[in-house]
Amino acid sequence: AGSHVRSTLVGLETENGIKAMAAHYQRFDPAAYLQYNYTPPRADFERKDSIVPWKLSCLHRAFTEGDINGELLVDIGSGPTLYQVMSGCEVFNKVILTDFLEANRQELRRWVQDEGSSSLDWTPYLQHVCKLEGRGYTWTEKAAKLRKAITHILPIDVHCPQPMDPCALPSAGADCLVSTFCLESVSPDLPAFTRALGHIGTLLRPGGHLLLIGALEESFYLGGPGVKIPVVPLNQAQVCHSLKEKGYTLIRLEVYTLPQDMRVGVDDVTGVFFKWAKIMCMK
Ligand SMILES: C[S@@+](CC[C@H](N)C(=O)[O-])C[C@H]1O[C@@H](n2cnc3c(N)ncnc32)[C@H](O)[C@@H]1O
Ligand SMILES: O=[N+]([O-])c1ccc2c(c1)CN[C@@H](CO)C2
Repeated sequence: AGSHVRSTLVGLETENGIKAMAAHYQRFDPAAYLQYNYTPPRADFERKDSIVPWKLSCLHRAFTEGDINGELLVDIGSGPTLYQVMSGCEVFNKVILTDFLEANRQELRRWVQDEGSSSLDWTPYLQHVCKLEGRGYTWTEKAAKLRKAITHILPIDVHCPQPMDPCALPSAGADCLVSTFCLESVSPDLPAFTRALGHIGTLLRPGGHLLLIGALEESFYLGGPGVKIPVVPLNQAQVCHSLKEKGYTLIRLEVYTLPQDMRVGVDDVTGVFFKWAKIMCMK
């Protein structure tokens, strides 16, 4: 039904681009992806200039310094990763993780249900976030809190006008969305990226917040050995313009530029943006 509705709303060329992107993702390898991006040097908690600690700091500060509050946080395009909700689970007592692939949802379920080892040891991440928060939690207490907060792990397709099952959401919508490296990595072009931004906006209540992390000027990344996935290269201005076009008001913007040794060949990303926005009206 989604693609039927979509093909009448967007051009055939874009529809083909979306289908081609879905075909790339059939070859996505969660364990390889985690190794490429979530181990040192990109995830080195001893290095001030490592990418993952920067991302965790942006999310921690947004969740603790601002007026973000409510019941439900939804993570759009979670993939096989959990770092992006480790701070949010202190503010929201319900967290919904989503992804397009069953393989990723399965990876997340394995961690949440504490069934054997997940592909990546999240302990250093939990320890780092505990240190940022200074609440005196042990990482095991933090892990228990996160497991308790995650109420659903659901399918999602940001190219559908209704990206996920609305029954999982309150009628007014979610209070907050987080989405990291998803929209630009799944969209064939800028119009599709902007439409996807609008689609996920419909999941938010008016006045709800969006915390968006993404790649700047990236044209591809490896979703597994030899699995080259195309990415729509974006600059800051394009992301800001798309947010504005879809009814978001920008609250905070931070940018990270990759040092040379963070460019490890798994993609051609040059920078990472963090954007904290509020949706005022649906457009
Ligand atoms: C680059 S990964 C990002 C994973 C994780 N959020 C992170 O920060 O590393 C992109 C994710 O988008 C998912 N995805 C692919 N097509 C999608 C679609 N049409 N709608 C939503 N998510 C999609 C993929 O399965 C993958 O998990
Ligand atoms: O350095 N990182 O923390 C990091 C994590 C995930 C991703 C990137 C960089 C760049 N590529 C995207 C996919 O387009 C995925």
